[in-house]
Amino acid sequence: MPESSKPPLSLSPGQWSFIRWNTIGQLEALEIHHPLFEATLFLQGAHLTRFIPKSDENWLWMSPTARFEPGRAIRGGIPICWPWFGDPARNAPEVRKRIKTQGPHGLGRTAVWKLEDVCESAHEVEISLSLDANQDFDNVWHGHALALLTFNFSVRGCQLALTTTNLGSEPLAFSQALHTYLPTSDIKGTRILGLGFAHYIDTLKNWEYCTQDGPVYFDGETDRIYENGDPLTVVTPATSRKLTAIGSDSTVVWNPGPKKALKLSDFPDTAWQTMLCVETANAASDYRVLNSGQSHTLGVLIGRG
Ligand SMILES: O=P(O)(O)OC[C@H]1O[C@@H](O)[C@H](O)[C@@H](O)[C@@H]1O
Repeated sequence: MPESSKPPLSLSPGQWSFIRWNTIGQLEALEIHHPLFEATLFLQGAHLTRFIPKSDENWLWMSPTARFEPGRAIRGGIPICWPWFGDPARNAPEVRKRIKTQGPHGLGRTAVWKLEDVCESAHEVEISLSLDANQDFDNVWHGHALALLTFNFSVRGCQLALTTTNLGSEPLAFSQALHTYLPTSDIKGTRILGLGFAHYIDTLKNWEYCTQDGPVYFDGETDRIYENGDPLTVVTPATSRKLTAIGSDSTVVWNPGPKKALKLSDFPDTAWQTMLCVETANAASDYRVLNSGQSHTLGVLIGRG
């Protein structure tokens, strides 16, 4: 192989101390076994399904009935919704006009991302994946954008930074979310701090505008887009996690409740009692517009609360 076409040294598994390839179901994943933490990251969807600090449990909720198949969204972990969030029809006209499918949550959730870089040390592991959304995706979306997603794992927690660059010649409007599933031992004993007084869209009340009064509690199906990107604390009966966002002025809070749970794919009927989603987003009116060549980074650090 000529020197110039060799993959960078950092991408050669022989050079890795803490990372190995694995096939889970029908999908390829990177398994990280570091002395301080473990993690599992799928190339399909750039989907993180496990982050386990030493002597701890998975910080991410994973459906026990999740399936790992090409083209199928993985239920749990952190799906990447990009370059649109949610139902295309509920996006701003500028975002919507590029979408050619009715499928929710964007093409990035099931596309196979490319491994770009790996960096390991005694303290942390950093892995970058990219997705070039070009004419190959023309059947679902019109545009040309590059997504570069960097995961950083350390004792502080795990951090995701998703940078979108507009490679097209026209302005690019897009929405997105880092759709984090968190576990809880009891959804009714779970609350989110940091959204008091925030305005939100209640998608279950015909997208009515409401104002949050105190912590967010869960009492049945919940599906809201908060106009707020401030740091949040998610308190469950056993854990406390802090989510610190960058580049975000919107947060989606979701729990399907008992009825919607019955309709969800790869989701046990009673699983709504033991999970919640807190999604770091650029959703609803917080969609972003990039001129040609411009970039935007959306990120979240999930740490101890
Ligand atoms: O079933 P999906 O496509 O993974 O979506 C799950 C949920 O994702 C949330 O982000 C949305 O706010 C919900 O409306 C949606 O039901």
